[in-house]
Amino acid sequence: MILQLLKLPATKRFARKVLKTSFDYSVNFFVKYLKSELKTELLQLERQKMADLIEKSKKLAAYSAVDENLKPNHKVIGIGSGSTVVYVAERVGQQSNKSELVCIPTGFQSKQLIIDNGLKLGSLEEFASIDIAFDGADEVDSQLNCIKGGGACLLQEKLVADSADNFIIVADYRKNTGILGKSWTKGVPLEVVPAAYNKILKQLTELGGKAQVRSGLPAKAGPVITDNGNFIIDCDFSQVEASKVKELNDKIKAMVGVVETGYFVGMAQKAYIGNADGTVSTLKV
Ligand SMILES: O=C[C@H](O)[C@H](O)[C@H](O)COP(=O)(O)O
Repeated sequence: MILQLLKLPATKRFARKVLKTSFDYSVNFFVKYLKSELKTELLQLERQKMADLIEKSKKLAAYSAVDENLKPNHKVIGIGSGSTVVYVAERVGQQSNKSELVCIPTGFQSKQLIIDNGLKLGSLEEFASIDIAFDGADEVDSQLNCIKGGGACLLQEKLVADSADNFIIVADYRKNTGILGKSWTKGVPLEVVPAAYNKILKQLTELGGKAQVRSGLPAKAGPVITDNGNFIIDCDFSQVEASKVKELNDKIKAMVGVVETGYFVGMAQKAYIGNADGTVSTLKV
């Protein structure tokens, strides 16, 4: 009976249909899988390309800044913090007179960069003035005011910048927005005395900012502690016109317990911006 059923043309037609449907289904599934894999790989390639571009522009900016500004009479050099300054330290470490140079760091990372590049480490206690200092920035406006402190190093960075006869910013094209708070939307970093954080949060809110203590998560439960044992508060004031940055900075500085702000107002003489097309723009005030 079963054998007779199997021999029926209708049964054969049915079997052929089942086979074809499952074949079509498998092919469809395979094509969809390939498409999604391809999309993921293209996205990864695109991201990698973008990361390479940013890295190249950082290096370009840093090398140009050192090549054009470090003079033979510059013996005491400030080395800032962050990922762009890595290339500054590298370039300074390639100078033929490097044994005559003393480098002043702006924090722990910066100290390591100086040591790793075979440069001599100095301190502000030994050298009250610095011939030239190079540092990165989180954002730069049309007057070369900057937001700094994304890596929580702003206090020592400002000490070094303030002691330098020449202060040069190095950054990639994403930082050059013309107005502070445009692309750096996390807020201006403020270094505050731990005991004062709650009072300062209240004062910043009254000033119109959205402030919060920077968390150390996921690496550390609790707040980020700076190299100087303080807290960082990030306060978003939205976009601040270049002409208004000083006034806002003065108001924040007047709050007792604020050690320093990440607004670097009128400190930089030049900014070297590495562009995506492989060129470097030099901004001057
Ligand atoms: O505290 C960190 C410093 O202000 C850095 O210079 C700033 O965050 C820029 O860093 P990067 O060169 O990694 O963008």
